[in-house]
Amino acid sequence: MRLHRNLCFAVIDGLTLIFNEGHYADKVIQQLLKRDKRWGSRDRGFVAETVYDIVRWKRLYAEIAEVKEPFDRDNLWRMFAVWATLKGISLPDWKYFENTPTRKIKGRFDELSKVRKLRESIPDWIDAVGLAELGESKWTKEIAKQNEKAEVILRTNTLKTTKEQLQNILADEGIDTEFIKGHPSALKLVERANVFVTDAFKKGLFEVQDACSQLVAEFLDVKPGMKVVDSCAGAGGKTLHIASLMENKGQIVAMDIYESKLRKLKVRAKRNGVHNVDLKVIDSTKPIKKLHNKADRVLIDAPCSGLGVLRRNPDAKWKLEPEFLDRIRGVQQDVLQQYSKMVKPNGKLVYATCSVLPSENQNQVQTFLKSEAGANFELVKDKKLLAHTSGYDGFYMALMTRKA
Ligand SMILES: C[S@@+](CC[C@H](N)C(=O)[O-])C[C@H]1O[C@@H](n2cnc3c(N)ncnc32)[C@H](O)[C@@H]1O
Repeated sequence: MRLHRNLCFAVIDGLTLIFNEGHYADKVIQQLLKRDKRWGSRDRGFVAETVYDIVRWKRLYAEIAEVKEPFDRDNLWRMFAVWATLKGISLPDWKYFENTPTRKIKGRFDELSKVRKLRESIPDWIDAVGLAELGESKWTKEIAKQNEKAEVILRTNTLKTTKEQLQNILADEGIDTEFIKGHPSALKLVERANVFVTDAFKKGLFEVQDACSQLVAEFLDVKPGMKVVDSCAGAGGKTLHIASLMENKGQIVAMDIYESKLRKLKVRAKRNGVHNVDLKVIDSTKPIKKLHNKADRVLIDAPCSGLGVLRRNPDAKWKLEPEFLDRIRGVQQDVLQQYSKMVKPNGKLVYATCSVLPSENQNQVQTFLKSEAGANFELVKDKKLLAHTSGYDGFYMALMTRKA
């Protein structure tokens, strides 16, 4: 592979914003890709993947390059040189790469890779939490898997098409896909591609959604005609899936504390041809109280650490803080206590997270079931999906029923 100067500059500019100014990697990449209209899909792929790679391996590369935060541009070029050397890419004779110690880089990589938190490039505290909660063997495999690149997975919008039809339509647009066993609406891209520019996307024939994430709406066991509350709906990934499963019949109340997220849901619902969703901002306890004992199904897709989806958000490990994790565990128990009251007798409740930590998952459900609010509920089943066993994102989901 030959390195092109303007693409490498874009990478260094992006890393400056992410590492030194706290910008989100996905937003920075979106901006970078608009920089030069002449860039083809390979160029864009290079910029996006190199930025993500260096973000993912920040700690390891900084240790190898012997640089410390805040990184100046020279430091970032040294980390870039580490990335290129470990990939076997020969460095051009640019001034940034003068005196790059290629052999030393490989030697330090071998040496540092003996220590998990350096090899897997994670903060000490995340390594300690993962080890304490999952144990040595599971945590070692899980964090290694979480550092791999995620495939692009689509969920067919069955309101508009079938998985088979969508596969053919995408093939006509030059995108080959495969079915995934056990995931009835999923299509996996054979090769990475920008699916958002396809006609099929613009017509609302699919959404991008990880395979394990697609299991959550199915777990809720919805039927056409039901009243369903999606209490932490965000931009509506699961709401749209629920609407498909309900064949657009019945009512979905999609709630969130952020109006801005619900506005995005509205745009997506329109594209998807979904018209049974009412949006409700949770700005006090009132919207929840109004729905007490009213819903056939309630989904709590709770805010969490995101430690199951690091493959998609590698910068999350640098942004996450122990105080946030403590606070979010409190929010998780609070929403379970309060939002479960919306379930009517004989109705069902699903609590889900995209975390792999038991303290955010089964332990929260156990605490809830032992509490006064949870005394009316029974656990039917739960799924603890780890990335290294499922092959997809890490998720947790628990299905509970409210007694009559
Ligand atoms: C895991 S995300 C939801 C993802 C979304 N369900 C999807 O499938 O795309 C959790 C959501 O909970 C929202 N949230 C945080 N605290 C909340 C609360 N107390 N009540 C309701 N929603 C909350 C966040 O704004 C965020 O959108």
